[in-house]
Amino acid sequence: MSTLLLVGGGGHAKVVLDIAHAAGFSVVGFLDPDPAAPPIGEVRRLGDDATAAALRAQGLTLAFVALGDNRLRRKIGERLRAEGFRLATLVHPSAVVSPSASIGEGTVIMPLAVVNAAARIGEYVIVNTGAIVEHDCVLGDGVHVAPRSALGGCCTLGEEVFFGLGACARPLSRIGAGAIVGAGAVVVGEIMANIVVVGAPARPLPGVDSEAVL
Ligand SMILES: CC(=O)SCCNC(=O)CCNC(=O)[C@H](O)C(C)(C)COP(=O)(O)OP(=O)(O)OC[C@H]1O[C@@H](n2cnc3c(N)ncnc32)[C@H](O)[C@@H]1OP(=O)(O)O
Repeated sequence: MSTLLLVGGGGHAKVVLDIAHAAGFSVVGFLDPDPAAPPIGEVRRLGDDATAAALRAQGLTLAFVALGDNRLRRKIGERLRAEGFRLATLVHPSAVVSPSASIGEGTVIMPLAVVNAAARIGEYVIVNTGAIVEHDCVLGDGVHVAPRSALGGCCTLGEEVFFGLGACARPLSRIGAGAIVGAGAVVVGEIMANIVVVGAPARPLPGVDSEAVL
């Protein structure tokens, strides 16, 4: 059984912990900046980010960043790699992943998600509960596709796109890096980078940019 260090002690980390256990990992503990962060089940806080180096020196080699913030997840993951950690790839046993799909390190595929043929999922991606990523989609590093969202075939999502709850995208849609697609939106065609879109068809939310929402 591989032993895993989690980074993050919030709601997303609780779900990731369940997935890690279901996928056969033993979780040694989690890191969180809040000294008062309560245990998650049996799993306790071991310290903050600075503790990672000491744990690496003690022989721990495998970590996973369980943070919902797309940018922070990548940033902390890269720091852990620089300290010598490898990052796990977590796939819940109930997820359906095509043998021809590829999934990067630091990525989690949550319960009941589907990743279909030839999809390419980058690093630090969250394919959340029940999301559907159809054939030939390409998801850049740090993307989050939220629960019950659906991407039709051959969609491309740039780095750190946030694709909201229940949103969907027509096949061949392209969404620029850093864009936020609101819950329930229907993407048709092309969405520019770093904007927030909502509705069906998805249109920019006036006066709101993605930096302001994050
Ligand atoms: C396990 C998990 O939970 S994973 C997390 C999943 N989370 C999500 O999917 C959340 C997705 N986020 C959203 O949909 C957000 O509402 C955003 C990013 C689109 C906009 O956020 P904010 O800028 O904070 O919007 P705010 O709540 O201030 O609303 C601004 C306006 O947009 C409207 N609006 C907000 N979200 C949506 C939406 N998804 N669809 C349509 N209209 C919307 C609001 O009604 C409001 O309209 P008004 O000005 O006429 O009153």
